[in-house]
Amino acid sequence: MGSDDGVELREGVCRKKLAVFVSGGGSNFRCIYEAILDGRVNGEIVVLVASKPDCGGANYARDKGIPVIVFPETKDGSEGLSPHDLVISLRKYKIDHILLAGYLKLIPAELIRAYPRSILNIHPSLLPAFGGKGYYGMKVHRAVITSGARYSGPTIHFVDEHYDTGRILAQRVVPVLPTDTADKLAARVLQEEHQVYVEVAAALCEERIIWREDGVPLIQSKEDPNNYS
Ligand SMILES: Nc1nc2c(c(=O)[nH]1)N[C@@H](CN(C=O)c1ccc(C(=O)N[C@@H](CCC(=O)O)C(=O)O)cc1)CN2
Ligand SMILES: NCC(=O)N[C@@H]1O[C@H](COP(=O)([O-])[O-])[C@@H](O)[C@H]1O
Repeated sequence: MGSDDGVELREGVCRKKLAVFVSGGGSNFRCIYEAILDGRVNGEIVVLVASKPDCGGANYARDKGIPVIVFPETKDGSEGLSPHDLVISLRKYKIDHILLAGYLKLIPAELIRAYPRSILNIHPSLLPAFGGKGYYGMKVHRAVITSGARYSGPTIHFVDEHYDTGRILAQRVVPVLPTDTADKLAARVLQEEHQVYVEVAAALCEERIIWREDGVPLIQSKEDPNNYS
């Protein structure tokens, strides 16, 4: 057994405790949850953080018996935690890593300081293109199509104080077809999101993410430890 009653599934690496943040349906959250159940990800989603108390992701978590926290506080002040109380709560859950998955609120500096190099986000474009404030959900795909870009795809990056400016960890590329609507492009990108986020979560939980001397994070191949991407 590992420390903190962690479950050691692979020699020397305890099961990582994850917090996932959502604002909507939570399809990426559900894919990661299912990958944990079937053994592809050596982790445990111990808490779900939702910006909307009744979003699809929050209801899915409740159905699976995963505790749900609302952050930030709702406009009427009836629910939700302050940044300080969120950090305290995540510490109590002994969270190792935070995965943003369709989360649409700015993560405060207090949380970023508390979890250095431990917060990831998935964005539905090839950053740095089509990222930043105002670029989320279908807005991203509409902007890509309007731009005439021939390729798009998801980016997974570490989170810093600003929207979509953190260190890029992984990307996948899909074609943008001349006949594409935003909905068709969104579906093609989302299919890739589901695959790449599970691959990255697996690498994270197996401690296969390393930092190059210039600050670029790399993923060590599971099959060939001498190979990185
Ligand atoms: N500190 C950080 N917080 C968050 C990041 C990040 O990189 N650093 N990523 C976002 C996710 N995201 C893109 O991947 C993103 C989400 C939302 C917005 C945005 O413009 N939001 C609107 C509000 C939308 C709403 O409340 O419905 C806004 O701020 O005006 C841009 C990018 C998660 N947090
Ligand atoms: N800028 C953040 C952003 O646009 N995130 C995007 O929200 C969608 C819904 O995710 P979900 O189905 O996992 O809830 C996903 O496409 C994700 O990349």
